[in-house]
Amino acid sequence: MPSIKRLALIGSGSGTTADAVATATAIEAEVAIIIGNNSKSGIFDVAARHGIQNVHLSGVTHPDPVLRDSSMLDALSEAQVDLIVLAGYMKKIGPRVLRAYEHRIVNTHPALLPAYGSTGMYGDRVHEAVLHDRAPTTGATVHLVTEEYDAGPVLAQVPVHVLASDDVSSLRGRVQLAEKKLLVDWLSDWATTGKILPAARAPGHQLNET
Ligand SMILES: Nc1nc2c(c(=O)[nH]1)N[C@@H](CN(C=O)c1ccc(C(=O)N[C@@H](CCC(=O)O)C(=O)O)cc1)CN2
Ligand SMILES: NCC(=O)N[C@@H]1O[C@H](COP(=O)([O-])[O-])[C@@H](O)[C@H]1O
Repeated sequence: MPSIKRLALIGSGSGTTADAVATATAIEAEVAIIIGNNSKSGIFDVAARHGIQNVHLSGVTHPDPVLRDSSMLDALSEAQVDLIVLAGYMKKIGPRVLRAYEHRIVNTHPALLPAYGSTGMYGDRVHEAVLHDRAPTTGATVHLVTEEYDAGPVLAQVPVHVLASDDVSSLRGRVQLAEKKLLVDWLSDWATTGKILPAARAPGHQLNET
C-alpha cells in the first residue's frame, strides 16, 4: 500500500491559497509542514486551524541566506516532504532546496506566464499591470519552480477575461478564485498519479514520478 504523499506549503501573505489546499478533500495528500517568512502571515493561522507543524523562516530569523536555505531544507527533509507548493511566497527559493527538490517544487502565479511574470511581478502589481495594459485576458498559472522567478515549465493554466468594469480588487477576486481551483485540481491529479507533466507536452514526457 503506497504511503500518502506529503506536501509542504510555503507562503508570505494572507494565506487563502494555502487554506484552499489544506481544506481540499479532493487532494489525497497531507500537508506535512507550513513554512512562512512573515510572522503575521495568514498561513500560520491555516497551520493553527489544521494542526499542521509550521516554521517561521525569514531574513530576521535567519539573516544569512545560506543558513536560511539550509534551514528550510532541514525542515522539509525532517517533514519527509514529497512536493513543495509555493502559495503566495514572495522570496526566492535558494539553491540547496532547489537542488534537493528538483522537479518537485510548484508555484502558482496570478497571470498567464510568461506574461506578467519575473522580478517585481507579484500580488496586486500583477493585476495593476494587466489593467494598465488593457489586456483582454489574464489568468493563473501553475509552474515548476526553477532558479529564476516564474521561468519554470508551465504545468497548468486557466484564462480569466478582463472586464471593462474591473479594478484591481475585482480582477484579483476572479483570478484568485480561478487560481485556487486550478491549483487544487492539479494537486488532486498529482496526488493520484504522481506525475508532473509540462502542459505543452504529450503524455510519456513527464519530468519524474514520485
Ligand atoms: N527560485 C524561485 N523562487 C521563487 C519563485 C521561482 O519561480 N523561483 N517564484 C516566486 C513566486 N513569485 C511569482 O509567482 C514571485 C514572488 C516574488 C517576486 C519578487 O519580485 N519579489 C521581490 C520581493 C518582494 C517582497 O519582499 O515582498 C524581490 O525578490 O525583489 C517575484 C515573483 C517565489 N519564489
Ligand atoms: N508572484 C507570486 C504571487 O503574486 N503570488 C500570488 O500571491 C497571492 C497570495 O495570496 P494568499 O496569500 O491569499 O494565498 C496569490 O494570488 C498568488 O498567486
